Amino acid sequence: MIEVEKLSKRYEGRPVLEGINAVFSPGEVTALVGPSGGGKSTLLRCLNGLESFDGGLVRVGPDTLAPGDVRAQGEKVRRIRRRVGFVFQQWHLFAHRTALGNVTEAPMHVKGVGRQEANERGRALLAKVGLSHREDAYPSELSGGEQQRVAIARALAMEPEVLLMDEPTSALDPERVGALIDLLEQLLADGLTLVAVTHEMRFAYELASRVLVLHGGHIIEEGPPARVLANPHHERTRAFLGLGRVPALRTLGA
Ligand SMILES: Nc1ncnc2c1ncn2[C@@H]1O[C@H](COP(=O)(O)OP(=O)(O)OP(=O)(O)O)[C@@H](O)[C@H]1O
Repeated sequence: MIEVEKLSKRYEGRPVLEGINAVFSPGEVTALVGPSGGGKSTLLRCLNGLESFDGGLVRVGPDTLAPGDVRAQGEKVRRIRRRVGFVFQQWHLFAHRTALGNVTEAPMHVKGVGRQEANERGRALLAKVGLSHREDAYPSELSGGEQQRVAIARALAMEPEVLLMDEPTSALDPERVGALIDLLEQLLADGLTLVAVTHEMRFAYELASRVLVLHGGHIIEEGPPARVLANPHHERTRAFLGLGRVPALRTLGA
């Protein structure tokens, strides 16, 4: 479970997150959506101690991060990063390690797991993401979708309670978006908590149990995807989703 209380963050004196309160419960899938610059990626990075903040708290299980803790980089931050996995938008795989090497690196070097055990678990994870046949391939030999699946297996290798994903669909064609949704659905059956920043409404609609809309550093709306995406209450959410603009498009096409 992650709890965020009155979280605020400024860049160069400019507020980018203001008084954010949110709870991410076990097994829940949250899609963070909203217009560009609204603070989605910044909030995501605050949830596992990748980003420092100026006010409020982030509670991850028994550990509480306060302003200044992230800069200090203490043991608490390291514990939180182990509990909360992160899949970056560009995956950031180690170019000189195979798919299996990428997946076993952190358990061996951060958790001190022995090579044989790390390899066994790594192979099981690569099987889970459908990549058993590619375990000896290097990232440059893998497709974008395959690299992403290695990045997901690598994050899962640390056995996180929560997985954070920044724009998981941005580099995928529509067919691969469907495959990613299927894969995550399988992984979620194991009880993982997922928080994803996304611009892909299909992803939010099909996978999320709830949608949070961020605008100007505030959560302006939240609720189940079927309600928020089909019948948003906030005018800014309606504008972001392009609702009410269809007649104008029809005129253009006529
Ligand atoms: N390192 C940084 N230094 C200064 N300003 C930053 C930095 N990172 C982000 N910002 C600013 O903070 C605000 C929030 O950015 P953030 O990336 O969290 O938004 P976002 O909602 O994820 O946007 P997008 O959908 O475009 O990725 C933006 O105005 C952005 O310009």
